[in-house]
Amino acid sequence: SMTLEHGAHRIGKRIDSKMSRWRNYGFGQFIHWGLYAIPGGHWNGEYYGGAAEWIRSWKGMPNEDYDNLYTEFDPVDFDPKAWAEQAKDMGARYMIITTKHHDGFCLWPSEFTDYDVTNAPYGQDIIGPLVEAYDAEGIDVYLYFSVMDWNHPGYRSKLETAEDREAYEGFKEFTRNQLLELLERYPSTKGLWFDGTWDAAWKEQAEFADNLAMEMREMIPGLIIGSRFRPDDYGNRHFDSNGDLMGDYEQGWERKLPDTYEDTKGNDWDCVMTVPENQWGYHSDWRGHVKTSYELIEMLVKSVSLDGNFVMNFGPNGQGEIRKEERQLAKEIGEWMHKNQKAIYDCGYIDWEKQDWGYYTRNRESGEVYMIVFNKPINGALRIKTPAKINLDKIFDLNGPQKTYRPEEIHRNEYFIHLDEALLETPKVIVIQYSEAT
Ligand SMILES: C#C[C@@H]1N[C@@H](C)[C@@H](O)[C@H]1O
Repeated sequence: SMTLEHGAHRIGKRIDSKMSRWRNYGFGQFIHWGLYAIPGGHWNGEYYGGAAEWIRSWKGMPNEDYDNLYTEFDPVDFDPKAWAEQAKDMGARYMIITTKHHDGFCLWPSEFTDYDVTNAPYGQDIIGPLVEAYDAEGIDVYLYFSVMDWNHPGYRSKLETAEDREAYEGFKEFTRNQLLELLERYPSTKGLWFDGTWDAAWKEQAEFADNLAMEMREMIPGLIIGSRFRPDDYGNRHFDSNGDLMGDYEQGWERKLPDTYEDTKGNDWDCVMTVPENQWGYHSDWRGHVKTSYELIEMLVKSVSLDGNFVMNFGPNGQGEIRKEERQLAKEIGEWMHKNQKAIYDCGYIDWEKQDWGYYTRNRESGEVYMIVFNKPINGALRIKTPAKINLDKIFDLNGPQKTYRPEEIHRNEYFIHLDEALLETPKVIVIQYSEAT
C-alpha cells in the first residue's frame, strides 16, 4: 500500500460510544430547505425538470434572478417544533439539515457573509430553533454543509491561474470560518454531512481538509464526519488511494442502496433517499414516480439489514410548510414504526442466508433476530436457513397475540415456518430467539 499523509487515519469501524449511537439510529430525516424552495422548480412560467435545488444552474433561471430570491425569503409558516414532532412520530432518530446548500445562502446568521437569513425579510436564525426543537424531541441533529458555494467570489471548480489560487485561499479561509462558526453556535450537533466536494480545486486540498477535520474534532470530540469531506494526497474521495474508507462512515449511497453485505465492504454507511426520483429541494410539481410508504419502509428495512442507516428526505416549501405528500408518508411510516421499531432501532446485519420473503435484522445488544416479511409465498411457508450450530429456540409474532411458530426442519439448519394468515396488510415482523450450540 502507498504511504499517505492525508489518507484514512483509521482502519475499520469507530468503536466509541458516539459512533455506536450513530450506528444504532436506523432511521433519519434529511431536510433540504433554502431559497430554491421559493421558485419550487418553476421560473417565468417555465417548468424545470432538474432537481429543484439546482435551478440556479438552469438556463431558464438567470443567475441574478436566483441570487435576488433572498429578498423574498420570509417563511411565515416555519414551525420547527411541528417539524420535530412530526419527525418523532415518524420514528426518525436523527435529522440532517442543510445549513448552506450549493447556492451559498446561509440559514444561520453568519459573520462571514451577508448572503444569509439576517439579510432576508425573515431576518432570523433558522438553524438554531431547529436544533433546539429537535434536541427537545431527543432527535440528534447533524449539519449538512456544501463546500461548493456558487455565491462566494473566491470559489473555483478548478485552479488554473495564480489568480485562481489566490482567490481560492480566501475561499478556504471563509469555509473554515463558517464551519468553526457553525460548531461554535450549535455545539449540540453530533456531526457534519458534507456535500459539494467533487470539484478539482477541492480535490487538491488534502492537507487543508485534514487539518480542518482535526480542528473540528478538537472543538467537538467524537464529531461524526462521513467519507464525502476529505480528498486524500492524490485527490481520491470516499476511499483513499489504498482503498481505505475516509471518515467515519461511507456516504456514497445517495438515491441508491447496496444490494449485498459485500457491497458495503463491512463499513458503516448511510443511504440518503428522495421521495421522487431526484428532488431534494421543494418542487411544486413532482413528476414521474413518487415512492410510497411501502417502498420507503422496504428501503429502511433493507438498509438496517445491511448495517446502514436510512435517511428520508423532506423538502419544505417557501412558506416553511411540509407538503401534504410528505406529511402523509411520515404518518404512514410512523404507524408502521410505532408497532415495529424493535426490528429497526439498535439493529443491524446478521449472516443468515437472505430469503425471498424479506430481510433479517438483529438487535446488537440482545442478539434477538427479526424476520421482516414483505413477500408471503403462496403456500405461506417461510424458509429459514442458518449457519451451522445455530439453534432456533423461540419464534413468535412481534405484534398481536404472541403466536408462536414451530419450525419444520427440512434438513440441518434449514426450516420452514408456516404463516397461516391469508394476506399481509403491512410488512410483518416475526421474532427469532436463537442460541449457538456449544
Ligand atoms: C448532487 C447533489 C446534491 N447531493 C444531495 C444530497 C442533494 O443535496 C443534491 O443537491
